[in-house]
Amino acid sequence: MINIETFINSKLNEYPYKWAFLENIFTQEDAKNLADQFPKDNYKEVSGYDGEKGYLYNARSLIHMGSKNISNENNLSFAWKHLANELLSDNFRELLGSFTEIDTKDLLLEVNVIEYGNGAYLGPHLDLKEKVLTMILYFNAHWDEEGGCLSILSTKNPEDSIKKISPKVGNASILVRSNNSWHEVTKVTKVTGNPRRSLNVIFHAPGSKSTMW
Ligand SMILES: O=C(O)CCC(=O)C(=O)O
Ligand SMILES: [Fe+2]
Repeated sequence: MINIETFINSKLNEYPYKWAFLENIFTQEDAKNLADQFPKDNYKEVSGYDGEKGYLYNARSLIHMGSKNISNENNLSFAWKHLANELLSDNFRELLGSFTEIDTKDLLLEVNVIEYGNGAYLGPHLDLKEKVLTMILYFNAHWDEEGGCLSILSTKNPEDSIKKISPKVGNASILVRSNNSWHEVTKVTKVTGNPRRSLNVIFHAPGSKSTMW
C-alpha cells in the first residue's frame, strides 16, 4: 500500500538534522479510501505541557507500543487494516531503517491516529528522547485551513522554519530525533472546520513505556 518508489526517489535531508518529505506515498484509490474511512472511534483528548512543548489534540491507538496486534481492529475499514498490517511488517521496519540509516531491529513500534481540531497545535520541540525515529502520514483530502502544517525548524524559534509540510493525503514526513531536531505543528485556525488528520508511526528505544496510553 505504501509505495516503496517514493522512498527510493526521496532524499534524507541532513540539515539541520535528519528529516525527509515524501509525496504520493499511496495510489489515488488507496488515498481516497484512507481519507474517506479515517477512524472515528475511541479517541481521547490529549492536552497539556510536558516541560518541552504545549499540546492539544485527539488521539486513537492503531498499534500499542510493541504490540503485534491492531487496536480496535473491528472498527476499521479494510484499507485501514491493510495499512496497519503493513506498518507492523518487517519489510516496512527495514525500509524505514535503511532510508534513515538507523538500526530499527530492536526498536518498539507505536502507532497513533491523531486529529487536530480548530485551535489545536504542538509547540516547538525535539521529541522525547525515547522516540528514535518518527514517520508521520497525513490524511486530509484537501487542506485549505490556516496553520496545521508541520514546520521543520533550524532552531527552537518558530520563525526559523526551513520547510512547511501540508497534511494532504499522500504526504508524509520522517524525523530522526536528535539534540537539534526542532519542529512544530502550527495552530489549526478554522476556515472550513475540517480537522487535521495524521498518523504518528513511532519507533521507540527498547524498554520505553508509552506516554500516551
Ligand atoms: O503531526 C506532525 O506533523 C508532527 C507531530 C509531532 O511532531 C509529534 O507528535 O511529536
Ligand atoms: Fe514531534
